[in-house]
Amino acid sequence: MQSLTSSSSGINSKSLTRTKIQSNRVNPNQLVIRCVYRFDSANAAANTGTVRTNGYGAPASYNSAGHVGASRAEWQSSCAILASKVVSQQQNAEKSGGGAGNITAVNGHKTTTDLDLVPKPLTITDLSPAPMHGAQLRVAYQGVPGAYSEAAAGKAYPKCDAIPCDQFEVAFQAVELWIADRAVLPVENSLGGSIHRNYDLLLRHRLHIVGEVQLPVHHCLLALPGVRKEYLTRVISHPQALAQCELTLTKLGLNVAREAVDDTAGAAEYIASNNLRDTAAIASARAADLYGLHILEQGIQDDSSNVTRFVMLAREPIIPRTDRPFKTSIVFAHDKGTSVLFKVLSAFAFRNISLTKIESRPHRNRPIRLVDDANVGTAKHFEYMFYVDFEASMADVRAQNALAEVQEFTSFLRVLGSYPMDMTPWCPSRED
Ligand SMILES: O=C(O)C(=O)C[C@]1(C(=O)O)C=C[C@@H](O)C=C1
Repeated sequence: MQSLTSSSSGINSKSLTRTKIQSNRVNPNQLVIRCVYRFDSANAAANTGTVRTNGYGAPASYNSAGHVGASRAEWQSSCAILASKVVSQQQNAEKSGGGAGNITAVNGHKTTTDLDLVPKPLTITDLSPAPMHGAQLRVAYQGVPGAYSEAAAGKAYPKCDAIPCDQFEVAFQAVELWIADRAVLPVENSLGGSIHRNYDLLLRHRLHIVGEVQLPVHHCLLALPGVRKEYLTRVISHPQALAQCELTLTKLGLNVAREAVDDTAGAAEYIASNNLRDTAAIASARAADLYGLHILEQGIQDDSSNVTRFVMLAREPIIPRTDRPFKTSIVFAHDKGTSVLFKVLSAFAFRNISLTKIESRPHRNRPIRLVDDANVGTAKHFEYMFYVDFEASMADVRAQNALAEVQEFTSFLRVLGSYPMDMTPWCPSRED
């Protein structure tokens, strides 16, 4: 398995470079037939998109009533998905001999004698982003095999082809350039907090959140066979993993240097490939297996119920539903200082919509707001982008009304995605 990297020096043995990414452009077959079906944008209501932009995004795709209408691009790609389904059904029919012999004309319409060849009615899931027909879903993640992100990709899409990438940015690009169908990226951990980089990338890129998975993270201390804790002079891992194990490392008497690397499994691989006998890695049991390391300690995270939340990203949004719990993620900014924040949040409170997460990040386009007071001087206020997750589907009128109200107070609002909540049973002690 190769991993995607952004290094400009070309392809290395484990990595696909950004150059390589660019050479693998969009499959031209995806947009062959655009209008096989009429696509009802009002019904399909691909309810994610930009409400207004201030230099970040595409033109508005919400209508004036605050309801969402599919943009032309969304409409076209949905048509393409439907069209490719039809083409694939026709191809299947041809492959399995469903040619002239099996097809007879009844009342002027073609019909078939084999039920398998009868075109299936389209269902709601046909409107969801789908991989190329017949192909395995390709899911990009940051790290190397054995990383928790790989496990998250497997939890989200059990039979997927997981594609390792050396950076989060590369995972985004892999989806944008059709090398991968989805990206699975960590956004927050119950101990270590938010993975800020991914919040910034969500804003910079145009992908849609189509799902979430919460993965119990069970860290192990790994070293080469024969190495004992007393020999160690340093512990290396992903900064999040180091943060999640800080107290336990100290309790174990490991007052050694901590060094951050790109991912947990990469730390294990590094120790193995450089035969480092004074270094341990914090990584998964699977990484120990893959890279031939021994487990010195298990379950070294500071809290046994350590969980990382990942989001799944796709080029197209999914159709929001109301028949199961959904979450919606938005990002907004306003130009009147933080006093507006209360008003924005009350739009949800008044409708009994629970917020599950609030995150703020620097407003990179306008980081500082100066307020002059002739008598006292100049106040320098930091400006923020606010990310909010709330427990409602964009198909829910309460959510639509709340966003219409939020729009009143904000200078920028974008729906990052409306997607099913991870409701899998709680089993924090499971090893991943
Ligand atoms: O390094 C890994 O194994 C990752 O998948 C990354 C990551 C993260 O970014 O938080 C994922 C889960 C754990 O919280 C630790 C590290």
